Amino acid sequence: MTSTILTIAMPKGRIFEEAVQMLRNAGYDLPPEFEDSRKLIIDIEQANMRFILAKPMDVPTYVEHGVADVGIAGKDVMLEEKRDVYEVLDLGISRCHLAVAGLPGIELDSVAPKIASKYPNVASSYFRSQGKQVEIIKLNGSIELAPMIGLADRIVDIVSTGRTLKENGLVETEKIMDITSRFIVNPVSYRVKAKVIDDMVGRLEKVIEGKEVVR
Ligand SMILES: Nc1ncnc2c1ncn2[C@@H]1O[C@H](COP(=O)(O)OP(=O)(O)OP(=O)(O)O)[C@@H](O)[C@H]1O
Ligand SMILES: O=P(O)(O)OC[C@H]1O[C@H](OP(=O)(O)OP(=O)(O)O)[C@H](O)[C@@H]1O
Repeated sequence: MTSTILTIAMPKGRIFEEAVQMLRNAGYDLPPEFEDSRKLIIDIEQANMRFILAKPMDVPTYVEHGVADVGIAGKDVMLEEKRDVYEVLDLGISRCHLAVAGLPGIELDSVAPKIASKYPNVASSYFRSQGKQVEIIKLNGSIELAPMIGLADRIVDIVSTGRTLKENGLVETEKIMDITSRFIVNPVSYRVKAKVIDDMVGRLEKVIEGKEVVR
């Protein structure tokens, strides 16, 4: 009998280590080399698992297309990408928040203020919900630069410690929402591989609740 292989899309970058630790706590025996490898596909044959290591923003795309059965993605990415996947668990890791920020003492008084962000969809729906018309400028990083050099009136970005804002002389003007990482599942995989995915969800739930998991 062949066993079911589960493909997991993991975000490279700052979520990765916490996500790997969470899976280990859930009873999955991931080797120490896991963190040091430059491989983008890692097979853990004895556990019937295949990991694909993706850019954080791309994880929901792999899961939506079914090339990964499950994945781990920040809520910020889920809101921005709006992919057709099930968001099954709030893992509670990589906590941060999304906020609007800008130079201190500058009011948003122009007709269509410019908002720079790596999250154009999130930024646009947030300002729409506030009844404000804005012009969104999409950037790919170093977002805090935008108000400092006059590219934008405000930014919409992730804040964690607040250090990047502070060291660049910016202040948070509005909090949009708290962000944590989510466990996501492809809807077809959830039917076809229900047993193995339910088992993983159950184990992760126990870790979230602080209970011990035995393999
Ligand atoms: N400063 C932060 N502190 C905590 N979590 C963060 C922080 N910045 C981002 N995150 C969370 O971690 C996820 C991935 O962040 P990371 O910086 O690794 O990726 P990225 O910025 O998309 O990648 P890259 O820098 O390669 O473009 C984000 O989607 C968010 O959920
Ligand atoms: O509140 P802090 O703890 O300072 O963290 C917030 C910073 O972290 C993220 O940037 P990242 O390091 O991912 O760099 P980039 O988006 O500019 O590439 C985010 O875009 C902020 O710039």
